[in-house]
Amino acid sequence: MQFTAFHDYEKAFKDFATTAYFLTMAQDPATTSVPSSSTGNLLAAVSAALAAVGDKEVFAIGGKIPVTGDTNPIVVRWDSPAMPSLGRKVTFPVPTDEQTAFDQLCRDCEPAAFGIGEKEVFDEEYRKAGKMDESRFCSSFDPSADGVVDTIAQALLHGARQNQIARGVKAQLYKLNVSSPCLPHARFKAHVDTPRAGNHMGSLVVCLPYSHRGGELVVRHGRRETTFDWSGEDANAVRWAAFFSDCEHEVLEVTQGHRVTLTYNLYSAYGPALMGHHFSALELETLHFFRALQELLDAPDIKSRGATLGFTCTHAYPHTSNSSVKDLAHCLKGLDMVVYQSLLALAQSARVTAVLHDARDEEDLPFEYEITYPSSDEGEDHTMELAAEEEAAQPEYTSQAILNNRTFPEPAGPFRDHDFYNHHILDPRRIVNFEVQPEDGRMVTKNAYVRRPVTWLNHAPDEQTPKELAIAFIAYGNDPGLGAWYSAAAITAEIMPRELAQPSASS
Ligand SMILES: O=C(O)CCC(=O)C(=O)O
Ligand SMILES: [Fe+2]
Repeated sequence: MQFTAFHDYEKAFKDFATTAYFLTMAQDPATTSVPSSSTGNLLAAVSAALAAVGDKEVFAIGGKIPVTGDTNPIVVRWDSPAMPSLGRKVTFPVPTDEQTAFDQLCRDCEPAAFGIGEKEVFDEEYRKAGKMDESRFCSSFDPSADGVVDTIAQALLHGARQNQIARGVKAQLYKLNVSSPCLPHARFKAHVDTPRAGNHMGSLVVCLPYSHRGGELVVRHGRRETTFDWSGEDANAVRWAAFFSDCEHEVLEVTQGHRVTLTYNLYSAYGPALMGHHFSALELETLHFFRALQELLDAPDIKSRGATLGFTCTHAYPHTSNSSVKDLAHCLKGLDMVVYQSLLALAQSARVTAVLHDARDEEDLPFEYEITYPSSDEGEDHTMELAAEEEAAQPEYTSQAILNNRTFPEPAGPFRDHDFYNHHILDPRRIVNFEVQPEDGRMVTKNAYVRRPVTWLNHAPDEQTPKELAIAFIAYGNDPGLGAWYSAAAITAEIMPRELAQPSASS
């Protein structure tokens, strides 16, 4: 492509996003064709079904786990009033010689009650089923072992937008229900489960293998409805369903056989991918590098001069947008997470941020770096100037452009470099954010990336470090060109010079 004038270049740059979109579409002929009206209706139905309702993208999910009587039967043990001093036991799938024990289990269930306000009420119209409280029985079924709890966390909890801190799920056994036409209590009318605690997020129903007809579990959210029909299933599978606690649900009449379910209360909990501030279970002192890091931070030189410590992340993370960098600390993995935790503990400050991979162009960049340490109360900045020669005399330093305040620049168009003498490269120091001063509404420009000397705990971002495109720019002059800066995710911690150091909040 030839560019005859600068504005051609700029236009091509602006069209880039749209072009990329069409290129993607063109790879798949199905997506480029114009839908016929009936396909259009079908597409509208899919789009409507995929749209989030309220704060939920998914409200109920379910699955099937194979079980066999030979290899992994489920054992239920319970206290029977008929034999107070002896525990009883039955296995699922129920073998012929345990049928009597199963019948006893059904007889030992109490009529199910439901809550009105603070009271438990027995109303046959509302709930017709037998139940046994968790204090009277236990079961060998473990929802965590078969991936059910992880699936609930990943597909159900992550599909709710209100809860950004909890990413894990805890399932607590609640009761056993038996529904059968031969029991006086055979159905659960539509209801919403009583919330058990502030973090009670939903219910898990596990249907044990026992043949039955009817007994569909219908779960509703808004005007949506999902039916879990476990009737007539072969006896070699456990079926399960999980749904949010604000979902209305009912169990339709069981017309044949016995429908036996275990119900669990689901609680949201801290979990993987959102644990940045919840590592209390970890004893940092046991980490193999902790002592060495502690000694470094205690070194007189670091204490007196202060330092920006850097650790180039060893895993790849999405880190080039404001939305992704915000919660990045919670998503760290492996060494990255434990280094972050150690810096939080030892330096009382650590953040995950973006660092431009610009060290290779060092000689092109202006030589003088400002290190700005915000003072904690007056809001006034203390600035230290470090000349390039002085920095060069510090072998552990590499100067690096670090994302300032975790706010990415949002250019309305491409950045243009107007520096006539240095047109082939955009100086990262000229990449700015525009901010409105809250006091007087004045518009001020703030450097998006601050260039400062970094003491790298491992190494500065290098060729092996995963990177993302951070900034694209047009450099023009005799020979216009597109340039780009790439960035890497890094953990940084600020150690204040001794005279400025005071306890500060971690970030
Ligand atoms: O057993 C079931 O399928 C659901 C039972 C239920 O909704 C309840 O116990 O609250
Ligand atoms: Fe329920």
